[in-house]
Amino acid sequence: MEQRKLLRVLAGETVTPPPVWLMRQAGRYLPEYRATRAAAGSFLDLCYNPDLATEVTLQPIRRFGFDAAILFSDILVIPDTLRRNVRFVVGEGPQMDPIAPHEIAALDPTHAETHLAPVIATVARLRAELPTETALIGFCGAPWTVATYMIAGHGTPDQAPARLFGYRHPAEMDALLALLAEMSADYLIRQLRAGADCVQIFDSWAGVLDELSFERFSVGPTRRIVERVRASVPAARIIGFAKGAGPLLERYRSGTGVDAIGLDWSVPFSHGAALQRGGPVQGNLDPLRLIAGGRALEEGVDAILDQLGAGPLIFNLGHGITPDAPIAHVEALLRRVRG
Ligand SMILES: Cc1c2[nH]c(c1CCC(=O)O)Cc1[nH]c(c(CCC(=O)O)c1C)Cc1[nH]c(c(CCC(=O)O)c1C)Cc1[nH]c(c(C)c1CCC(=O)O)C2
Repeated sequence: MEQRKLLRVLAGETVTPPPVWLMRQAGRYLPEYRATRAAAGSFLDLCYNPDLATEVTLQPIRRFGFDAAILFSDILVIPDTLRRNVRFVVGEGPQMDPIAPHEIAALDPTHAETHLAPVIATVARLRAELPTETALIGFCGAPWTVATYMIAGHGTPDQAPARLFGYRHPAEMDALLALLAEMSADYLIRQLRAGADCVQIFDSWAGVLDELSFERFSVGPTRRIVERVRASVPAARIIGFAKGAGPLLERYRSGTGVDAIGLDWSVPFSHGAALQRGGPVQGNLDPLRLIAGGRALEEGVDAILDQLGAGPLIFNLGHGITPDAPIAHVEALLRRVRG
């Protein structure tokens, strides 16, 4: 029998208690991460250093025994491969050179193979070093979410620059998303071949799109990734996380063909349970309940287990863990989920 609980759930099985991992589980809330990060130099140096990236991926597994490890990297390594001058400014988040419509045709993906080789080496190292029962998750950003950063040159509250770009320059937007979809699929295929057990596609900014744009900019390019990955790795298991897409999630699943749907905390349980009748779901604790701890944490965990625990569920937060999450609260979450 498959030992990795997360893979059993992705195959459609209900596992009790459910497997649990946390988005962004390797990160600044851990003192050991902060120490490795300080020794690494820049954030991207850490992503491209197989020794250190392996170390920070394993840190939360050693400390908490999560059921899955997620490769330590970032969705913005793809624009970095495209030489967009990506940098992570402490306290300000990611920055890069904003791309203009006329520059898109000249983007050159040919550096990807060599540029991303250290990340693929990290995947192979991780699969060799992880406990047998721990699943290894690879990932990429969805083309739309990666494009929002490439167009604005930094994070914005509502991704207005990328939305306007899509309305004013639809052909260039389609070309950019098609390139990102192709590069992302190739990147996921390499991760799967190097030892990732499954992959997650992060569409963190899906929720700012209207229905027409969601179909064109989120669903279509994600479907191209799924098709291309499955053409090379037919057994690939894929989790799609379209944050904020609530009422469109059924459409997202049927339109993209992902195996499992990530839920953010705004998705009602009734909707999550309806989605779950068609396949596994992952989520969806508000990360702020983890910061608050106590009753807020317990009732949040219990509600997810009560409402979604009878079907295929991967327990997770509804978005990434934040740097101010207390370690004792992560331990309390795990005790509550595992009973
Ligand atoms: C939008 C996005 C990014 N990166 C990612 C997303 C999608 C998920 C989401 O919505 O949170 C995904 C991501 N980023 C990181 C991982 C590693 C694996 C893990 O989940 O533990 C993963 C899966 C490391 C990281 N990526 C980043 C850090 C913190 C940087 C540091 O340590 O200096 C980490 C651990 C930096 C980053 N990277 C990104 C931003 C906006 C930021 C700045 C915000 C912040 O600082 O939290 C882009």
